[in-house]
Amino acid sequence: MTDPSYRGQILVFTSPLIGNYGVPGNTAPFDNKDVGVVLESQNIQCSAVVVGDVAEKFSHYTAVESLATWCQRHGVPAITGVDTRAITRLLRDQGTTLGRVAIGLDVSHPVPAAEEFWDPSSENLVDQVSTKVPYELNPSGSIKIAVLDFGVKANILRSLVRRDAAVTVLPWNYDFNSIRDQFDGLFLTNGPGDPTHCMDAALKLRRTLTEWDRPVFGICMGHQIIGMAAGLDAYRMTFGNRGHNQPVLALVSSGSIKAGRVYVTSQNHQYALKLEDPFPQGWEPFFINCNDSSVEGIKSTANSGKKVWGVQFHPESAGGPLDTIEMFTDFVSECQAHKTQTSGTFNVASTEQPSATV
Ligand SMILES: NC(=O)CC[C@H](N)C(=O)O
Repeated sequence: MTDPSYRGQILVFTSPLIGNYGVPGNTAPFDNKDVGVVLESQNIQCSAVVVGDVAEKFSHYTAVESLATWCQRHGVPAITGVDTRAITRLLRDQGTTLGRVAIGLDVSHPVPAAEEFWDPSSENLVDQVSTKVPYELNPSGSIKIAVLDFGVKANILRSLVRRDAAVTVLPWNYDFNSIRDQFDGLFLTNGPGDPTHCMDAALKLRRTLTEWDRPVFGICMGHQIIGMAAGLDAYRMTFGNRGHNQPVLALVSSGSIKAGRVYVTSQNHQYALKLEDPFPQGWEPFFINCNDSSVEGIKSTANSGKKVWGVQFHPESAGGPLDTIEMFTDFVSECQAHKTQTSGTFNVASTEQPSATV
């Protein structure tokens, strides 16, 4: 609910009983281990929540309030006593659908005509959630990474600072090319909505990728922006990939990733890059989804002279499996390696253990 990629969406939980553990306080230290929040951002980002049965009594040692109180405090409508299985079957058959939350039959508010529903994908939602001003985390870190913020999940920032990166978070449309030589690597984050609203960022990135040879890594929306910069098209899927059990097959070995292995991943996306044959020169597919064969990752080819990766899934999970968490170590190591081509030594220590891969 606090993942900014859910901005504008009504979330229907398929798990029938929600709220048993309550909600933790959302303040964490702002240092080289954490980024100021416990959850994925400061606010509830989705527009509304639909649950089968809400737990009014909650119990967890970190909980400070109930799901209902939390929603009320943030002004986010939440409805319980709904047949969420019926809604799930409808969504499973017709794909993601515009909706509204209403209670009972209200003759003063008749069911709106199809064209009267607000379509969140018509707006640039990234502009609503991206930071307005640059800020720094862990400034004494051993390498400098710029993060273009399309709606960053806190665990992406944690995953970078825990690997001793100094992180500078920039607004999504920041003119990175004017400051790029201060950095050892560039990261592009997840974010809400239709990636074509961010074509401006993709065009700026195209210039970066042509003129700059340092490592670049993107997740979800960031991966789609890298793909558009490479010349691939993004399209809206009928059935987005969501949940914590999405299997992806690695097509190429790179860093901690081994070709031929299936990794279980956390996902939340409605758009994807088109699988084109041939792929743009200098690029190759990296991962493919085992359920629907959609593109799950792209990378620069070994002989392109570049170190650029994008993945549609979330290696940082939160929540979900940590099968691909070491992709952050791979990225930070490549940034270190680039930096030490001119001076010094490096050592990247990871603090997380991946779960077993299938
Ligand atoms: N989690 C994300 O970054 C989502 C990316 C994009 N907004 C999509 O829905 O495909």
